[in-house]
Amino acid sequence: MSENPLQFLLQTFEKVSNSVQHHLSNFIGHHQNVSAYNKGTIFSFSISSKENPSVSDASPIQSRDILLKGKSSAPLTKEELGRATWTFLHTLAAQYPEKPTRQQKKDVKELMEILSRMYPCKECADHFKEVLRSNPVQVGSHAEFSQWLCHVHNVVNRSLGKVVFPCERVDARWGKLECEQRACDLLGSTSFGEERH
Ligand SMILES: Cc1cc2nc3c(=O)[nH]c(=O)nc-3n(C[C@H](O)[C@H](O)[C@H](O)COP(=O)(O)OP(=O)(O)OC[C@H]3O[C@@H](n4cnc5c(N)ncnc54)[C@H](O)[C@@H]3O)c2cc1C
Repeated sequence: MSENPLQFLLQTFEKVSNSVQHHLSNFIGHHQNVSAYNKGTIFSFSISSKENPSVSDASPIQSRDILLKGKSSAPLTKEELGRATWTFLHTLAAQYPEKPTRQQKKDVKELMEILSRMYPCKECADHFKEVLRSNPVQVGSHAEFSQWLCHVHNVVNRSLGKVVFPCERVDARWGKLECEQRACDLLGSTSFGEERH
């Protein structure tokens, strides 16, 4: 052990840091030059383009960004957000019960209203508000809601010059979420209670 406690602390930190870097570089699976990065950022990685031709030599910051892509907060595109939202909505429709409770009907109507106000793409939200105005939400049953949703998705598709989806195939395209012990079943949710309309 070093006589200077501060020096000992620094040496210990260096050992731990090296060990973490070693394991991290093994975990990432590429040979990398992993070095301590100064001023605020603990690690930087540089991937050698000789060993991985798909990666160009880049600055430490760029390289780190490449490695963290997918886990960083890179902005979504309007298209990615749209696909994720439609996935959510069609999955919700697939799980919407044949005989929804009054609360479930109310919730779905409100959800669509809120979407038309708060969808994080103003142009889309404004458009969806108009779509809702001419196509009031149908929430009487699973069939009603999933067909209505398919229809309004097609209204958006048409406005964007996309192919119209055949709504008779909506149940084949969108299924319920795979979930153990019906834990994802809407009726399994205690918050909806046993109330029927
Ligand atoms: C409420 C809302 C409003 C939007 N408004 C706009 C807008 O005004 N302007 C804009 O640029 N973008 C808008 N978007 C995004 C846009 O609708 C698309 O999501 C985006 O362009 C990506 O399209 P995509 O071709 O990948 O498939 P998406 O339209 O995202 O569809 C995803 C998948 O759903 C399936 N699908 C397609 N049509 C149907 C249907 N009718 N019924 C069931 N399943 C279907 C297909 O398998 C498709 O691959 C909006 C999205 C939402 C959720």
